[in-house]
Amino acid sequence: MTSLQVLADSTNQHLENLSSFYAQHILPYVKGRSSKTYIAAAIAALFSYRVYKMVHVPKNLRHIPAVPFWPYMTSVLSGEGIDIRARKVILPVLAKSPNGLYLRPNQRGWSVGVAAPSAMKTLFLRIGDYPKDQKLLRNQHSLAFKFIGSQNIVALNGPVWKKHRMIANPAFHRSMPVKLFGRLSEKMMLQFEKEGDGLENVDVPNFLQRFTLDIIGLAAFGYDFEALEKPGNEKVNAYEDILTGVRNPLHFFFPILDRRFLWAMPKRRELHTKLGDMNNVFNNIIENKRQTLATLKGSIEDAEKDLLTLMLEANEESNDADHRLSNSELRSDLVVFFVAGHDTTSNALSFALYYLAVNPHIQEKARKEVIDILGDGNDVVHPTSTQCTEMKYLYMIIKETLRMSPPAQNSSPREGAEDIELAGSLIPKGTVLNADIFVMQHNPAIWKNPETFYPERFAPGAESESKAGTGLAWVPFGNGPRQCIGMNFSLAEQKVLLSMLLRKFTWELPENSINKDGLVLNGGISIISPRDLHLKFTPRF
Ligand code: HEM
Repeated sequence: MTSLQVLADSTNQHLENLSSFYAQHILPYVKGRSSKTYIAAAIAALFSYRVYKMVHVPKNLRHIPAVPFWPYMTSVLSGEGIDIRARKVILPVLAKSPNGLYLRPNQRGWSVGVAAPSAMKTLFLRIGDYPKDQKLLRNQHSLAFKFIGSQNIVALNGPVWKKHRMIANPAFHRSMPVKLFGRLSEKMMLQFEKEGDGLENVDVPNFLQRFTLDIIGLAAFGYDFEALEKPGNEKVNAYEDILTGVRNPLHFFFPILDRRFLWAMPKRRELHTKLGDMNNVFNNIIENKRQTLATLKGSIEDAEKDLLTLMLEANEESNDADHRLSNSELRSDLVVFFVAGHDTTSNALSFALYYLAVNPHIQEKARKEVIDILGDGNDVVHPTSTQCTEMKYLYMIIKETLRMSPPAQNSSPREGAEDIELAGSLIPKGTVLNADIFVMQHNPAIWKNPETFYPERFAPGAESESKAGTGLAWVPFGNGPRQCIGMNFSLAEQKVLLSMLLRKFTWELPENSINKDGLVLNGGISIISPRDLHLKFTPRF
């Protein structure tokens, strides 16, 4: 059956359901009334039908336990953190699931949340059976589509995705730009003292957002956002506003707002204009770089090359034109690196600083390791790649942070390619599935005392390794062929900054912190971030 036929069939089905709903529930009330009443009734019917479709679990999925619709949606739309939603709404349902699968609402009905190591492994490794769901990116009017397009490394499947990955892989497998990480870490530490209340009350997520944005801009294509030195400048604000707009849960659940109701939302319209301007900036950078590369061929040192330069080189080296990326594909990939690499790493770092603040003995143990490797003294030291590899305990801290607070709470959605069995449950063709990273990593049936921050569970031979045979229980970067391409980049960035901070400062929560009785998370359905995390730093020299 062609996809056109499938679409026609499903449209017919919807129309049939809609007309029978209309005849049964609406028509009896409007017979003999004015045409306005008919129109209002038709709109009411359409709306009620959509709500009905969203609320009711379809028959072919009823064998999988579902979260209660209204409590789940209330939690999402009220901005509650995923930790609260997981505890109140999801984990109780999951406790009744025999295989770690559960249902939750999404934009187009219901999707399967995958939250057990064995099913997780299948989902991540069998990319042919569970390709990325591309429907969300077909809405050409949405801000997300205009920002990252559909031809990018995260969204694509099959041979076209492979082409993108092959061009990008070499750029991420060379040695990491640790000098850049060290330089910007030092800049950020100096900036701590210059702003607001100085070291007494540092707005940690704000600094880290600026730090990781400057890094990804420079590392990706030599573009300096100047976020650390000139906070709130136009370039930074435009980027942040667009990203917030893309992730707005209301627009995520109701994409029709961008498609049909933009005229009624001047602020949203403004975002679309800002996005157009930013896309032009990125396009110009790519074109200029292509031309510079042609003139300077061979004269740029490898260590100084940014990701775009390395991707352009890989493009050039490919003999087959079908294996090269166009300017617009390159732009989409670079924007993806921004979106996927900036907030994720900055939140991972904020969380690590929080866990170290509330666990002073762990902070002290990490500091000892860092000083053993980098030496003590009154000067700022930038770690090398080799020294980063030696920081074993710091790595355990980073892993435990990413277990407790994985910045990407879900994988991107997959779609069952055929009717298929996953962990003993039938998944009908076309069903949307998500790896529920946060929930699995907090499930007491999988991790011992999951709410306790305990880096030692990642020591050789300890709890984490003992799970190897059961599937994938730790997946903050995903796994399999589509594992995060920027994982090592982010880990190196985290190790450089954390080790430099540990050497230079000790830190704790200020007395009045809202996080005193436990970490408070912002709401949202994609990236998790801490709310109002301020820290008090004390210099060691
Ligand atoms: C703590 C930091 C990060 C976290 C937690 C994270 C998380 C993830 C996860 C969970 C996936 C898999 C998504 C899926 O299978 O659906 C992923 C994929 C990806 N990430 Fe990251 N990421 C981080 C940093 C970065 C950085 C620094 C970059 C780039 C500079 C990056 C670029 C990508 C790309 C391009 C993919 C898609 C790979 C593909 O499909 O082939 N990420 N990331």
